[in-house]
Amino acid sequence: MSTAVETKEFQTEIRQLLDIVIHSLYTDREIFLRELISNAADAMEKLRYTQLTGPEVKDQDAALEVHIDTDDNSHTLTITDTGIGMTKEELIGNLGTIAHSGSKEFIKHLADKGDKKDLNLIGQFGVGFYSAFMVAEKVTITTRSYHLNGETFIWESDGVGSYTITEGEDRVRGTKMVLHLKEDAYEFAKEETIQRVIKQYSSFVPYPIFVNGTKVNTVDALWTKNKSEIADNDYNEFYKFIANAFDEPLLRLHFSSDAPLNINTLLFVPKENLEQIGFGRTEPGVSLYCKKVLIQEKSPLVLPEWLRFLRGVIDSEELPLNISRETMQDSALISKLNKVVTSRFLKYLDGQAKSEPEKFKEFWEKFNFFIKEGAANDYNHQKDLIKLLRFESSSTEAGELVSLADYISRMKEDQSAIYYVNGPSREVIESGPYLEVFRDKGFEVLFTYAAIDDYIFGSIREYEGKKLISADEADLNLGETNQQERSADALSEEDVLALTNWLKEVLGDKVTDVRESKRLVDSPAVVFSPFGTNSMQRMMQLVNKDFNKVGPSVLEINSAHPMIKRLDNARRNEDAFAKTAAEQIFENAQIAAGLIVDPRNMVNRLNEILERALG
Ligand SMILES: Nc1ncnc2c1ncn2[C@@H]1O[C@H](COP(=O)(O)OP(=O)(O)OP(=O)(O)O)[C@@H](O)[C@H]1O
Repeated sequence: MSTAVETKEFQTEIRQLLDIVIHSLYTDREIFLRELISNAADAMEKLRYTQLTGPEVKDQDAALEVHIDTDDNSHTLTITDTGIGMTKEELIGNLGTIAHSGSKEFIKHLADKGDKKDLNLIGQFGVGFYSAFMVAEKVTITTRSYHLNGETFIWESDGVGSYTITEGEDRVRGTKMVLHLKEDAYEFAKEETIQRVIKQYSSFVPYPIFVNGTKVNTVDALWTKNKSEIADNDYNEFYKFIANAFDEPLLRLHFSSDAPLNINTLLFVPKENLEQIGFGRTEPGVSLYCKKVLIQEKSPLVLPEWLRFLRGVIDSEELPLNISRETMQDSALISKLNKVVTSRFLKYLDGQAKSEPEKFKEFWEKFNFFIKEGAANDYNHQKDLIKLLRFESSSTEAGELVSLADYISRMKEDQSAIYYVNGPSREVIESGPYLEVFRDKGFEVLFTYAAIDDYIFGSIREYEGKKLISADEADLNLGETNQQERSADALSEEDVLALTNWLKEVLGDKVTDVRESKRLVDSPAVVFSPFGTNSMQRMMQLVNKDFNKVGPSVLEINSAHPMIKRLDNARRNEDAFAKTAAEQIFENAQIAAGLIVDPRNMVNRLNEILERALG
């Protein structure tokens, strides 16, 4: 056995994280114990699963227990587990680097924020093992992996820039962590402190915990208990434990059923959506159990991907204990579980929307993207998901939301379809030309601010027998009576024909058609996409980076608008400026449609217009 000491540098992001942990995190620092106990429990869950399904493990009979020992004289705290342990490669990979790119970005973002760090967010994110350095000036880890022919390694660091790895004497399977406490954290070498902290944070660990050799009482699997026996506080503490959270959950669903499957489920919606805050893609957070035995931690299969924001537990007696991850993928039982729990959760959300609208609104504001992702892709649940969609509309105040059902309930008698329009914000939509005709007819229009909304509407096409129609569709037909009458002071039909023909010539391949509008009231002109809707065209511009020129549009002009009438005059007088004005009117309409136009041409043209206006 070589006893050579290898010194290794922490990855940059880990150094940044450690710097934050050591210098900025003071509140609730006792949570480090929860993090370490939870890691120990995870390691034992993994061992138990390996025992059930995998190869023979070292020390087959070693009991799965967490031992915590305090030493008030040497000011150390030791946490020992009999879990899977770590190989040398795992030590380096798990405790020296961060693989998840979202976490990397998040840490960088925090490190850049100087003193303005949102410490609550760090808590949400979970600093895991590194939280040990909130209280320890040095951490020594001795670990022996479960592989029969594995070795023992000792990892040591003061959490500053580097760590060492040395080979150690063979020992029992699992991991022992010794925390050499900082002077201001000596209290954690006292048994009473540890007892109190365990009681507060780790009552739900599914393994026995011993403090200085005496077993501490822990609570049995909460999800199998009767709802009436569980206090709110128990639920909240359980949530904090499984989700590594500091705060309480936003919503909770606890249900048991016997048919069609025997299921005990406890699901939580967190208070924050980390994806929304910019912390990469959320990993699934619901674990799969069979009679309280963990089958798959944070299972990616037991719920659809769009429910990845949920935290919790699904326990079903019907699952075979030794189901392997490969067979799980094809298991009819897993897909049935998935379907049943998803439907139940959606029903719960729909109920919440009715019984606690304010809370539902908070949920919607933070998590709507997940619901939309489901509505766009998950045909099994699309119908129920669409019920949950909420929008602002031309009939609501800013921030007030309506469902499709609300919309239908107040549709006008002569209205046959549901109308929506996409735009970056309420202000832009309201000041644009597309609402004019609807305002005139008193038809409500839903405002969709996300491209995915239009994608969903485009894919479902109708709701409750009513067609969903984008208000910026070129061939919008609001019925005979809904067309604008030609106004008395509009250009004559001959002039309109001459003007539109001239515009086609001037604008060339930028337009596929120019015609008189039957829907404009206040705006001089409006554009439509010949391919569907402007929002589709906008998306094409965003997705296709080379698509930096706007594709052709259909231009409609308001023949009663003073600006259009003056344009016609200028055209007839063969004023050279008419061409410049026509191009600008066209691009103004494209901008109102949210399309990106070439700014260089626009600036030159505007300068020309200004020069003329200023004389
Ligand atoms: N006691 C342990 N036994 C075996 N492996 C461990 C132990 N503690 C930590 N590890 C390994 O180190 C990794 C990193 O731990 P860390 O606590 O930083 O993050 P995590 O547990 O994966 O995530 P989080 O704490 O955010 O849930 C773990 O995923 C695990 O593989």
